[in-house]
Amino acid sequence: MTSSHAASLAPMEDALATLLDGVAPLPVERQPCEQAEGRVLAAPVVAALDVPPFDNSAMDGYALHHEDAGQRLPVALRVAAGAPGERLERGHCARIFTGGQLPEGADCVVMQEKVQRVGDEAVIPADIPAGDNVRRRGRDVRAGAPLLDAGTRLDAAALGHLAGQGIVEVDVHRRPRVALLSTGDEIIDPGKPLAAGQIYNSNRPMLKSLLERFGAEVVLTRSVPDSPEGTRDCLKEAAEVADLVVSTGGVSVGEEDHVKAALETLGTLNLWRLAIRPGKPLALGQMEGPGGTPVRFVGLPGNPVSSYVGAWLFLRPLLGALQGCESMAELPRLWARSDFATSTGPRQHYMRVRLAFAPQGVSALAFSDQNSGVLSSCIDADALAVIPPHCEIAPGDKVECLWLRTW
Ligand SMILES: Nc1nc2c(c(=O)[nH]1)N[C@H]1C(S)=C(S)[C@@H](COP(=O)(O)OP(=O)(O)OC[C@H]3O[C@@H](n4cnc5c(N)ncnc54)[C@H](O)[C@@H]3O)O[C@H]1N2
Ligand code: MOO
Repeated sequence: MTSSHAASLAPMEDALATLLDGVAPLPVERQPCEQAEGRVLAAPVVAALDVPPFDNSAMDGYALHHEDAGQRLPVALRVAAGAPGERLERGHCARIFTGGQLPEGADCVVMQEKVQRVGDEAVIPADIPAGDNVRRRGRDVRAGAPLLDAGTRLDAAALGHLAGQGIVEVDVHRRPRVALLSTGDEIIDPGKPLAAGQIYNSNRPMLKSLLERFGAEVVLTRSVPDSPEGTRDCLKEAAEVADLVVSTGGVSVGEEDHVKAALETLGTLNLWRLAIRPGKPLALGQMEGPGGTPVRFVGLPGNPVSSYVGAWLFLRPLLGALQGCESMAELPRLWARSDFATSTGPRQHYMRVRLAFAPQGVSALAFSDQNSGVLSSCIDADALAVIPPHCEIAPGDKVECLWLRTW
C-alpha cells in the first residue's frame, strides 16, 4: 500500500467520533416490566419498599430469645412463611420456616439440624449468637434508596430487583428501529436453490441477531439490486421507517459498488475508509427521515467478517447511544498473552481470538485463518485482539482484547 493511500484511511477514534456526533437517546416510553428485558431505563428508579419488608428466618428451625439458648424450651408457636408474626414470650421457642416472619421478641433462629425435639419441647444448643439466621428488614434494599440508575440495561437481576418492589412498569428509551439492506446480485436467501456464481446471505441473519442483542428492532430487511436506482430506492424506503439504516456490501471501489453514491443523492457521506482490518471500506453517513428526523447510516463491507466485526465496533456503541446506555459505549477490555505471531501495516487489526483462562493468566488463541471472508473465525471468538498499526507481535506478547461475550 502506498503512503498516500494509507494517509486517506481514517483512524478508529475519528470514525467513532463521527459516528456518535450529535446522537441523542430516543424518546421515552412506558413499558410493562414483563416486556422490558434488554431495554434501557430512561430515569432512575428509587426504592419505595424495604426488602425484605420484615425480619424473617433464613433457615427452617426454631426462633427464640438468644438469652434462652442452651435450654429445653416449649414450642409455643408455629410460623410458616406468609403467616403474620405473633409475640414470642421469654422461655419459649417458635417452630419457624425459611422466609417466615420472625415473631416479635425473638432475635435469633437455630437451624433444625442442631435441635433435638422431645415431644412439644426443643433442646436448643448454647452457642447461638444474637441475630443468627435472621434476615433483617431492609437488608437488601432500603425504602428511599436508589434502586437502579438511568441508563441501566434491564437484565435478569435488574428485572428481579424491580419486581421485588412490586413495580410492573418502567420508563425506557424506545428501541432503535433498524433497516437492514443486503446489497449484491450474487446474494440469495437461504431456502432457495443456489445457482452458479451465487452465495447465500449470511450477513442478514448474523447482523439481525447482533442488532437485536444490542437492543434494536429490525423493522425492514431488503435485498438491494446492484444498480444506482435500485440502491437509491431501497435507501429511501429504509430512511422512511428507521432510525438507523445498515447496509452490507457495495461500499468498495468496484463498478458495482453503488451505496456511497446513492447515499450522497439522499443525504451525506460523513466518512469512508478506515485504518482498520477487517472493515476498511466501511462508510458512515446520515439521511433525513419523515419530518426531517435524523437517520444514521452505517455501510458495512460485504465480507462477512468485516460485517461481524464492524457491528461490534460501530453498531453496538451507536445503538447504546440511541438508547442512553453508557455501558455499551466501549467493549470490556482485558490483556491476554498471544499464542501467535503477526505484524500489521497501516491498519489496526481486530483478530478473532478464543480466550483460555488459566491460573497463570489469560491466553489469546487466534483462529488460524484471519481472512475477512472466513466466518468460521468468528464462531468461537470470545474477543477481538487489537493489534495497533505498524506493530510486531511475537508469541507470549501481551495483546489487548475486546470481550465479545456481552450485549
Ligand atoms: N480494488 C479494491 N478492491 C477491494 C478493496 C480495495 O481497497 N480495492 N477492498 C477490499 C476490502 S478490504 C473489502 S472488505 C471488500 C468490501 O467490499 P464491498 O463492501 O463492496 O463488498 P462486496 O464487494 O459487495 O462483497 C464483498 C464480499 O462479501 C460477499 N458478501 C457480500 N454480502 C454478503 C452477504 N450478505 N452474505 C454473504 N457474503 C456476502 C460478496 O459476495 C463478496 O465476496 O472489498 C475488497 N475489494
Ligand atoms: O477491510 Mo476488508 O474487511 O479487509 O476485507
